[in-house]
Amino acid sequence: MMTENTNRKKVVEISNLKKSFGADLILKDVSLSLFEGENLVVLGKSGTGKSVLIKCLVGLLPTDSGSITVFDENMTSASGEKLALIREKMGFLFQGGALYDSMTVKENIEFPLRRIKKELTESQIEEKVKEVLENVGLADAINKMPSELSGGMRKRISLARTLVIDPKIMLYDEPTTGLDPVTSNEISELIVEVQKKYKTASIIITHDIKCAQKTANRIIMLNDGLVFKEGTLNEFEASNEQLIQSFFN
Ligand SMILES: Nc1ncnc2c1ncn2[C@@H]1O[C@H](COP(=O)(O)OP(=O)(O)OP(=O)(O)O)[C@@H](O)[C@H]1O
Repeated sequence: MMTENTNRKKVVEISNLKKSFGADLILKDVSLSLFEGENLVVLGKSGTGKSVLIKCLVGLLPTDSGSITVFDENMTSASGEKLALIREKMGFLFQGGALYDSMTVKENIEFPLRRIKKELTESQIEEKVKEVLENVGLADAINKMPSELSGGMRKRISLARTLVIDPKIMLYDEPTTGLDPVTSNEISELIVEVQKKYKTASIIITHDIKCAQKTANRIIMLNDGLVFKEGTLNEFEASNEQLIQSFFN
């Protein structure tokens, strides 16, 4: 899949981002853009700072230097209500994807809706919960408890809980890790469906090449705290670089 980005709006722009923990310089100088409607896959060896990058992007970790803008708002200087408003436009599916174990699926999905979309009536809430469950293919699970669900189903419900507030940007941190190949493939397909239905721009962090092949419009590989390569799936697959080949072969 090719994407022509020249005329597309940037929804995220990260410039010269630097992040260290004590003496450990994890992100040395990372710049990247995310364009509206695209799926950007971020690849890289374990420990290269992919999760740190996403956490800096959503303001969960402070940066050392560089700038991050989301919908033209500067994340690194925003605080309080402004930061909260920008964050509401971003949905995260973290590795654990933790659901509240003592709540039903319905209650789990209602939770962010009641907190963020306070203007909705009870019947609108009910409608939204049903709609999002249908969109992740789990309408029948509405009254189940998380303990009754498989790993793949939990992932889908976590995604539903994120999508219910209509994020403009989705951040997936290793969405297929820990799932069997069939379920992983279903989650990758779901990511593509979400892109189409919700018109989201997404960053997908993964080392699952099949997930990258299925979802990516564009790929960025991080290595040693820097962007090692940026390009399309075809360009990555045709690359002679040993590091890239080690991922794709
Ligand atoms: N809060 C923290 N405090 C100190 N070091 C941290 C912290 N968070 C991450 N690190 C370090 O930053 C480095 C990058 O971690 P990160 O989780 O971003 O890697 P990753 O590329 O996402 O790896 P993986 O693919 O295994 O998830 C690691 O060496 C990690 O130990």
